[in-house]
Amino acid sequence: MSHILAIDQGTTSSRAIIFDGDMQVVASAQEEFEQHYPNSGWVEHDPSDLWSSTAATCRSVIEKAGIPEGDIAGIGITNQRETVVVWEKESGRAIHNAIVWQDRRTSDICRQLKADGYEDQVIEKTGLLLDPYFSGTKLKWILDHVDGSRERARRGELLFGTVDTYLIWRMTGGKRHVTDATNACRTLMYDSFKGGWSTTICKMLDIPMEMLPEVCDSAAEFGVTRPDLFGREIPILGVAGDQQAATIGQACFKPGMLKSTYGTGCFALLNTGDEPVRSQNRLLTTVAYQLDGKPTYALEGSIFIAGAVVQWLRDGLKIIRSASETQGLAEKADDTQDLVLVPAFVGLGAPYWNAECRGAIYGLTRGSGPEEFAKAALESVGYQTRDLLEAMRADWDDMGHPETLRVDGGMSASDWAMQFLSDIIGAKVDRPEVLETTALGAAWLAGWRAGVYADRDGFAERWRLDRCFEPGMDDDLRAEKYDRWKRAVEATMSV
Ligand SMILES: Nc1ncnc2c1ncn2[C@@H]1O[C@H](COP(=O)(O)OP(=O)(O)O)[C@@H](O)[C@H]1O
Ligand SMILES: O=P(O)(O)OC[C@H](O)CO
Repeated sequence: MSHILAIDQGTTSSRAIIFDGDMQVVASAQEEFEQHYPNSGWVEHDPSDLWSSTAATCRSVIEKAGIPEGDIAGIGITNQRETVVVWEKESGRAIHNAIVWQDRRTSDICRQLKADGYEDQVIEKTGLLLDPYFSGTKLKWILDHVDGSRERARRGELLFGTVDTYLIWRMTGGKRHVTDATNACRTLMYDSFKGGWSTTICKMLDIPMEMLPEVCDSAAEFGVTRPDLFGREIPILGVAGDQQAATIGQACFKPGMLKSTYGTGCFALLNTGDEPVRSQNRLLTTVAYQLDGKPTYALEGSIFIAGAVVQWLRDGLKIIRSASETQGLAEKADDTQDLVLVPAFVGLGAPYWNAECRGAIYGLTRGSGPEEFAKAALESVGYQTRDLLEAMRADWDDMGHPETLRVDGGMSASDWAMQFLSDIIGAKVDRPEVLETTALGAAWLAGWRAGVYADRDGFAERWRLDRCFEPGMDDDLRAEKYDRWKRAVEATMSV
């Protein structure tokens, strides 16, 4: 039994990957599912789609791999974080669509809680901020809007979960209602510093604590799959939110190690070790992983628009047909123009947390065309990352100037974007051979727990570089460009 099945339940698709005993990918399967936008700023998923796409990709990857089910030692689950599901304990039926992390419907609730003076308490207990991004106010919204649900939850008839919890409930046939610390710490209801659900915050949001799952380590016994699902019981042994799983997959196990994942959004996590660092610069303090009962902390910067700006060039402006065309366009851009694009399509995330402002572009001339737009779009991702690193450095003296940033995610395939990133942060950018870092992180958790994979050090030794981008930009030009970006952001937030 040397294989591990990793499940990556993401925002737009569910994926399943089988890794062999050497942590090499044997087979993978992926299925997209429908996004629901019932109102402006609202984003929902049908929980049954999350489940059926996950189950289907697991079956498909097991078949593709051509290995007997008996050869899978364990399952690791990683998932889109913060998304909320509420379901009936008895029937398993969800009482509302899942409210997705991107959903902004609870802005008013957050504004009111801030006005009532609750934000300091929230930061103090959770390491997060009062923003609609996190699960707590989304769960409150469901309990406020689905008739009788709060009373039913109090009677123990309804259960809450992030996506990992919901999938485990379905996989174990309703036997386990559990999550791990990396997912719990994104809910706004978990005391990330003491460990355990926060009575104070649950009271503030009027959330019955009966509906909350048990919180485990990231490598633990999360239950076994129903025997009819994959032909036999398989133990679920690893769980982590997708950005924390990528931190593990990138082997960022030492304090000071830093990774940034470029998918739809961008999430940078800096390992700060056993001691949590409290941000003075509106970054998030988060659990990077919890092993043997001991949490390791990270500072996180979350940006909502990274690869999505490239999707906008393709689907909105229609100036490219595929994301990779941005490379050729940016190479041909006129250097004498310096367009600055602030992609605040849904407001700005860290470190600004401005939900109201919207995107802007500066420096347009009659000569500005697709080439300059593509360049500005790729540069915007570099500038936003520099903002996060500046905030991290201000928060944590030990960080100094980062020597290296490890990158992954779909957009890290862009050489042009990664070179600019290195130029503008003035540090090396390392892209690994394996870009499936999220699934790899979940697989390692499960494989380590199963005794199939090496420990942290052994795993870290296996990390392999694909390409290192080194900064080549002149210091004065770097300072001038970044200063222009900061002024563009100021202007965007003041309109
Ligand atoms: N060669 C490329 N150049 C620039 N952007 C890219 C490239 N390839 C993919 N992307 C961007 O990366 C994103 C997809 O990355 P992925 O990690 O699959 O995202 P997610 O997990 O959020 O769905 C898309 O937004 C796409 O625009
Ligand atoms: O599903 P992804 O890769 O877009 O990641 C979403 C994050 O977990 C949101 O916090």
